[in-house]
Amino acid sequence: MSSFPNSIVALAATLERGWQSYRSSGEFDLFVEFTLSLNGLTEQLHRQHLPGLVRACQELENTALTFFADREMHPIPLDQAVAIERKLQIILGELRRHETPAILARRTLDTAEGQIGDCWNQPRRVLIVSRENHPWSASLAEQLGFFGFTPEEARWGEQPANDEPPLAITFIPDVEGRAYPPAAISAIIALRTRFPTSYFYCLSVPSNLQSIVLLQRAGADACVPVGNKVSDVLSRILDLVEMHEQEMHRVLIVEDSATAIAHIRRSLSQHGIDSKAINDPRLLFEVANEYRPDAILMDMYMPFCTGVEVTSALRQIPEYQALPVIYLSSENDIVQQVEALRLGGDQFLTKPVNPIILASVVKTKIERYREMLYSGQHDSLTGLFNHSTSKVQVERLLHAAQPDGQLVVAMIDIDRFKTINDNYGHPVGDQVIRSVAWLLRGRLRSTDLVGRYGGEEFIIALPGIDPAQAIGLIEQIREDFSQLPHAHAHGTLRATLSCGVAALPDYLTASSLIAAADDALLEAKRTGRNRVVLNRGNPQGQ
Ligand SMILES: Nc1nc2c(ncn2[C@@H]2O[C@H](COP(=O)(O)OP(=O)(O)OP(=O)(O)O)[C@@H](O)[C@H]2O)c(=O)[nH]1
Repeated sequence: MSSFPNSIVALAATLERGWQSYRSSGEFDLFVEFTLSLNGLTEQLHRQHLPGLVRACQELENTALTFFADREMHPIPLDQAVAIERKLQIILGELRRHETPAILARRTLDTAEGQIGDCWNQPRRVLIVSRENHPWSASLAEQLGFFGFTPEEARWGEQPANDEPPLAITFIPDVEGRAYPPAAISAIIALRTRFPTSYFYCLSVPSNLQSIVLLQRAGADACVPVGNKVSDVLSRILDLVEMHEQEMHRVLIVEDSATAIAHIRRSLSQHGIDSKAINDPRLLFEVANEYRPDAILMDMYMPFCTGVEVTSALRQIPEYQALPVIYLSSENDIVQQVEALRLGGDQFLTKPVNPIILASVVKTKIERYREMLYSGQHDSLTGLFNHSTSKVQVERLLHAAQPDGQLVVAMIDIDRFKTINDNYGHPVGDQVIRSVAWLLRGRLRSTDLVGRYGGEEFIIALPGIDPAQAIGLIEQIREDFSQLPHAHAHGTLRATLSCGVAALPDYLTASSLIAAADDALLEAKRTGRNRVVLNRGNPQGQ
């Protein structure tokens, strides 16, 4: 089973073919095509949160761009072609390896009922390099283990036996706050050569330019300053695997010329952007409703009405008020352009548009738009869905599961949380809240809902499993959470959580599922806390 969307597999194949075509002909245009495919692949990998592969692709892109300036440089000299080929093969090799579920994977969980299928993915390895018995190393390894990673410890200069690249490698220097010694730099270089796609964190780096530049040259991706705690590093590693559903960018093209449509769609697809085109603006609302674009490319002059009129009409509909609209026109008149922007457009591009400029404008607009949507739907402390979006997501999962499917909804609440705040302060309380979020995110599938429902209350919804399987899974999370040490100024504290569960078909609506899970949560609190309670209610009850 492939972990990658088909678009990545297809882009990788196009990239390889593109390079072979260039090698056999030496034509500049084929080299440009190859670089464009590479850029598209980088974007896709970025969306999949694979920073190591993104890094390798960007390096290759930079090398390729040095041959962009002049047609006369082609075919490029043999030694340069061999160097590009070597980098390309590393990337393609990594992509092939990741076609089997590994790096995107999550922890495999066994329940009382046995293993819950393919989606519960495999562990993600993190290598920790330090001197023997460094206290941070053991503490980081322990925390990583709790959050579903597989930590491995290694000494400086030691090469791990396993050839699989780890997701991340963290380096803990022997002396905090000093420049890394030459032997450490050499060890980092050796690991970077062996694992070009892993993400490298160097801890306790002094904030001086020379130290940071040396580490970056050796292959560090992130230099974590002196004074940062193990929990900060952990949060960065978790960010690496955070998987917001990174869907492909979707662009709707409103354009009456078939040639222009073909040209634009080709440019967009080379950059990994999905598109749909309509040649009659009167179809816009219907198609936008169904396709849910992230941006619209709007021709200025069409037979039925102008692009400006269509955009003004679109802006009347609340859900499209912020949707980016980019005008395409051969119009050079500045006054017209300013007027078009005033009436609701976001950008004006003059035809024929350079494909690289087009893709980069589209991507920038879409990223901003998605960031805006993201911050409206997510909680800033944990990155989970917020209260209102969680409710919408339960509705969505319920809709997908009905009429005969399975769906389990659970409400989770940290026990006696007020005492944690009172005894250790709000920042420690916040960290405990984040730990629950991380644990849930690390243990559940990307298809499950994980949301922050209130202060220290969370909601999860698990499609396709029955209550017994869900309870097995949540019991494991509850048990692991109770063992998790949370750091405070004078040591560590332990906390527990309680959980209420309700499921289809005992409850048939989103609100009744949530209310029933909430009642079960209260029952769990009443009956001693640190428990999971299932609400079977009245069968078929509402
Ligand atoms: N640190 C922190 N505290 C929060 C946040 N949101 C809510 N709280 C606190 O969470 C506490 C919730 O306390 P209670 O509802 O009394 O419940 P509890 O102490 O967890 O007790 P039980 O639920 O009965 O086990 C309150 O003190 C809130 O101030 C937050 O974002 N950060």
